[in-house]
Amino acid sequence: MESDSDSDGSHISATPPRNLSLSPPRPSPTRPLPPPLVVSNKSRIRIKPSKSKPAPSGSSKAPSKPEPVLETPLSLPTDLPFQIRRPSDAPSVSSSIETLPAGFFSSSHSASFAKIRRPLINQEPSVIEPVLTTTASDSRADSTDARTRRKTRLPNLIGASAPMPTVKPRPCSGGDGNFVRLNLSGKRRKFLNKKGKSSGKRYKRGKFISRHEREGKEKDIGELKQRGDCKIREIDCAVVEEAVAATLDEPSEENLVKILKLVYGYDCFRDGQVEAIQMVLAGKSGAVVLPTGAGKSLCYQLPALILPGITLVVSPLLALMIDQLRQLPYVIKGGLLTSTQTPEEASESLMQLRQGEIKLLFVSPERFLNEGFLSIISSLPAISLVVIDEAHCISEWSHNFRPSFMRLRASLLRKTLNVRAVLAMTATATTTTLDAIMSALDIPHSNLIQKAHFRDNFHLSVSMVRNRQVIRFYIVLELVYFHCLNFVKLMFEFFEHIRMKDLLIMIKSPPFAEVQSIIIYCKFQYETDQISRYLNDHSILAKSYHSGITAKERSYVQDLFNSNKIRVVVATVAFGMGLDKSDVGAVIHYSLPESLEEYVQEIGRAGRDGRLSYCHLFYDDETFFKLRSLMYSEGVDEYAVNKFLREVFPSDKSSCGKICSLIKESASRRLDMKEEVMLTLLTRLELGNVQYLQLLPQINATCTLAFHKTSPPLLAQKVSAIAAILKRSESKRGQYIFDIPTVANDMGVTAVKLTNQLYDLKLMGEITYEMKDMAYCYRIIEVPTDLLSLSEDITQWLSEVENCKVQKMDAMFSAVYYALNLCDKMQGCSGTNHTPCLQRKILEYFSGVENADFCKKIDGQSSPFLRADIKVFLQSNSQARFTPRAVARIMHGIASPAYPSTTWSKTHFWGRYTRIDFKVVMEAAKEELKHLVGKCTL
Ligand SMILES: Nc1ncnc2c1ncn2[C@@H]1O[C@H](COP(=O)(O)OP(=O)(O)OP(=O)(O)O)[C@@H](O)[C@H]1O
Repeated sequence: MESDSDSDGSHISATPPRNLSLSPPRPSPTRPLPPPLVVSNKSRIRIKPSKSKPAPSGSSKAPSKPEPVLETPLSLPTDLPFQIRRPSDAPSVSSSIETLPAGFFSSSHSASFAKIRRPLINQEPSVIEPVLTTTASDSRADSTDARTRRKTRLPNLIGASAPMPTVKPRPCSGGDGNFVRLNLSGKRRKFLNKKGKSSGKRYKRGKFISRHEREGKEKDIGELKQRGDCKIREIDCAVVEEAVAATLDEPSEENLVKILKLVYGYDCFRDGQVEAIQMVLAGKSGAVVLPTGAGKSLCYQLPALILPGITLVVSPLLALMIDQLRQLPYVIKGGLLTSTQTPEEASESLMQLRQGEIKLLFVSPERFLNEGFLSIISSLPAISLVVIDEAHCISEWSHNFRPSFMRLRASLLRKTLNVRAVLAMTATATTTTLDAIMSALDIPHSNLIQKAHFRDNFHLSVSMVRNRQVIRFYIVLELVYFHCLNFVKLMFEFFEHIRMKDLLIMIKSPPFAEVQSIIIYCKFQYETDQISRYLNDHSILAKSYHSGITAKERSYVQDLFNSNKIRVVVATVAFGMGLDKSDVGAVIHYSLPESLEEYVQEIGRAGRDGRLSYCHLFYDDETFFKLRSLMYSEGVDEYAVNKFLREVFPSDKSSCGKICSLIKESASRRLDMKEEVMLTLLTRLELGNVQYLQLLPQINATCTLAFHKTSPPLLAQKVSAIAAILKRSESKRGQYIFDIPTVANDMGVTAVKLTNQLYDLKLMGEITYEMKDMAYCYRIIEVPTDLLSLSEDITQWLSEVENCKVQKMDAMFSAVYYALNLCDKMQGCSGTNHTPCLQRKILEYFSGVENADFCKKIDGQSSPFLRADIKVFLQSNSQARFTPRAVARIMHGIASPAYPSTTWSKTHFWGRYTRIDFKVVMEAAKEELKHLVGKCTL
């Protein structure tokens, strides 16, 4: 996965499925809006005769007046979609409280999710911060009747008439936090008029004021503001400084609460926060596992304020860093260092760091590749704390492994950076992931602070998508008649449309109809666009969000959502991690998440104000099969690993110390290996038991250079870099083309140093150049003696990682299947409320409990047609060479760099066997390939 860019961390969105173009026909925008709908518990859709009165919630009675049945191409089957109740008669979440671990409802916790009552529809950005009216002692006293209070929790509804909370001014944080510090380029914002032009005039309550008049006034106001601001800040800062000094001497809970009140305006800590803060203040490293929205950020923000040195926060996403920087109270000076910054911006951040103006620095993990960054950071005044946010990214056993996080080992952090304490934070780590994190960061088990995996204010439900039986029918048709693909496409469009209709019905019915902010999660980018269009066509303000749109657009969508200007965001996994909008009242999964971790992360965006929130999941077999196949999209065989190692290490044993590069795109195609997989392998070769190489920052490896002032031979006499380039370059039409690492090796400098020299020559007008071919760059430390056993080891490891991903997918399926089919509905579950059983399944999963009712959708069964189909496929593609994995990928409809979907989806066999386990298909392909000697590249 690439850098600290705001990539969504999803391979799925980048490789859309084959039916990408199968968008259902757009409903006409002029179509009149349907009246409010009521879904009875028999799942029949009716149009209410009266618009004004809401339907008797949860009522299964048919209204007395004759009701026109909603025109729909299919009548709704009984297993779908959901029975919607009004919040009042929705079963209380407290019924599932017993399933949570002991201690979850300790006093501090119950105080933390205090009921905040909000006004009705709030079209303005919310300015009221959660204010707790209970003190720490109150909350302790209250803890005995925590259950009673939870029963009365107010749901996250627009219509919930609720009195306004007492608004306490937050003393230290402005609306923007310290956003101004982000404007590193120093550019001024222009205010544009409707036509996008900056106007010279400005309105003053309906009157024009001239530019001259305005400039004078602005100057005065600016000065006044500055003075006033400083005054306020001085007072605040002095009080805060005093409290900080006292806490540094004695980090008692009482002193910490004082700072909490001063800086954030909160009355007490939430569960786990004080322990984490005190641990870090004592200079100990630790791991904090708290539920989503539990306030993990505070566990590093307060120490950053109190500790004398700098706090580094390593974060996986740029958008997340920006959000967190925005939300910092101004007394904590924050900064940002990412690979997307310009050199000027980065050097300004570094200068501020050196001058002690930044206390808390957000960095991307890729920065730790950069030697320059490491040497600057290690030369800084003490680094008191390194925080690894979303620490599960460190572990290959997590749902969101990032190779760049692997670098964050205790050895690097402690030895190179001389860091005192390391704090790992996550909301979603299984016991295996947690073990991996703690061993990588050298954190003793006694320093683990782990509270519940789950908040208790979710109403969880699942329903089966309606098209099940019919899809089965046309799949049989497809198997029987190869040439009915057009018919199949039409059917897909038709059923997608029905599913969207179900979604629309759900959003327009209570309780979802009354929720102000909703997130809909989809698996594929095209779905998000399709659904948001569909919702807008039906008068629901929605926008799509995925990694395929620009960062600017994404931030625009997020701003619209945060300020309640749109009601729904339809997003891929790109939207979520760390998103902290307190009043998101519902999360709908339009398709199945890939793991329970992903599910927990995504529903964790709802109910962050502590109010009851609704999370519904639409399950359908087709998506499950498609996703399960995709779990195999990154797998690599031993054959490919061996080929990769031979490319990485030159045959020359004396190449230690040499700088090499591997051009991403061409190597990926040659080796049939995704770029992220190559990066994972290189990182493993660097950080495994033996260090074979040292990864260097990625570069453009090929340079095309032209001379402008001095002739090349003359310039070569003056500049050694040019002399080296001339020796190694190929001349074409007056331009010189060369490989940067080769020239850098000849010169004995790094590639970055060589490009810096070229940049200087360019500034002098001597040359111009163009760089291309993005490449991984590395220095060889040791050439492996036994490539075969090394490739065997690596393949074994990759296969375990792949199995782990598939198990996560199966666990997600199993939980849903349990809720829909196996749950005895005895412990508070019902046809529409699956909170207790889903909660139990999630808790069992995270604590590594193996249960007997684990249920798999795909077992090791084969199909009688499989071998014959593979044979036909191989015969009809006799010109191509295949590995068993390549054949299995095509049979599962998975594109890979060497077998892109643009070419291979045209075959009849593309995606035909998604219902047969990938490994079974691979075995069958192996057998068939054995018979075709010469085709097999095993
Ligand atoms: N002690 C507290 N009392 C009241 N509100 C708090 C407290 N601590 C944190 N919060 C608020 O809780 C909200 C969620 O906090 P934060 O974003 O740190 O959660 P998180 O644990 O990082 O969640 P996620 O894992 O989903 O990113 C924030 O708006 C924060 O201001």
